[in-house]
Amino acid sequence: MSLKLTNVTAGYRRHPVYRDLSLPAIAPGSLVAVVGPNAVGKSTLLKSLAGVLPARGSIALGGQELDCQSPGDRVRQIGYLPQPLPQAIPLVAYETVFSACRSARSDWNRRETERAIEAVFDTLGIRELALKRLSEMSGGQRQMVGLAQVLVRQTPLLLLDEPTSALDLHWQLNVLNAVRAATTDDRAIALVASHDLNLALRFCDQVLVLSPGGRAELGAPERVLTPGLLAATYGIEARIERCSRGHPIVLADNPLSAARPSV
Ligand SMILES: Nc1ncnc2c1ncn2[C@@H]1O[C@H](COP(=O)(O)OP(=O)(O)OP(=O)(O)O)[C@@H](O)[C@H]1O
Repeated sequence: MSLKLTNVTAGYRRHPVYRDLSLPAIAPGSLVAVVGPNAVGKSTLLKSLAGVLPARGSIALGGQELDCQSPGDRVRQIGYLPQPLPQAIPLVAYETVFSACRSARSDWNRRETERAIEAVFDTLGIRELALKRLSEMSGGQRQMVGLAQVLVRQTPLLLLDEPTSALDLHWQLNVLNAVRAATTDDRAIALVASHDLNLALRFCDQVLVLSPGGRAELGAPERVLTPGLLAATYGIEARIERCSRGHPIVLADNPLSAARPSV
């Protein structure tokens, strides 16, 4: 199912964050990094696609307008991980993942649900957390459980708002591999908001750069993430170089004080 945004406007009362945003269709199987400076609207975009914030315009998944779908259909189509970590409640991880799965996938029987839960705990490498209470977990552990709650539903669209913000490098790689597997094996589309431009260059098929003033550019990371764009969007002097393995990396050298974006 491809994702197509046409003339989408969203924001908050008296404060539209972006207006008439149109993007080329995003193909199934795409992992897309959503990047841009603080307060530019990354979370707002993901919230409006998830349907937790009203939006005007057309958001179509597989040719179907999302706002014409019932809440039940929508929850089967979209897995949304908000930026705040899951609350430290006294339920164990397995229970929270089970109830996230049952609420969205009432079409699965108990055996299918249990199989999906086991698979997601294995893929994320968090089996040992299954019987631990969220109230007794670290922030990073709760972030992994939040991801399990989203990935277990196997939705065709994943909207992940800074899903690795609380994680060390080992768990960041686990998460990115799990999201990559969802896009490659299940042909899902994943939009991942992040401040890590090197993650975008290394792992993503496309990058969506949101810039102050409501501009947006979508394309292959190496084409879009240029020193000129980084200067204009982030107000930094930066280089794109190659590491010893040939992968491109962003090196930020200096803030450009004259071009500093407001937060
Ligand atoms: N609930 C809200 N009510 C009113 N304005 C809001 C609300 N949430 C965010 N905003 C404003 O909307 C704009 C975009 O915020 P958003 O959280 O989408 O940015 P972001 O790009 O995700 O930022 P960050 O990288 O800092 O997380 C900001 O100007 C912010 O102040």
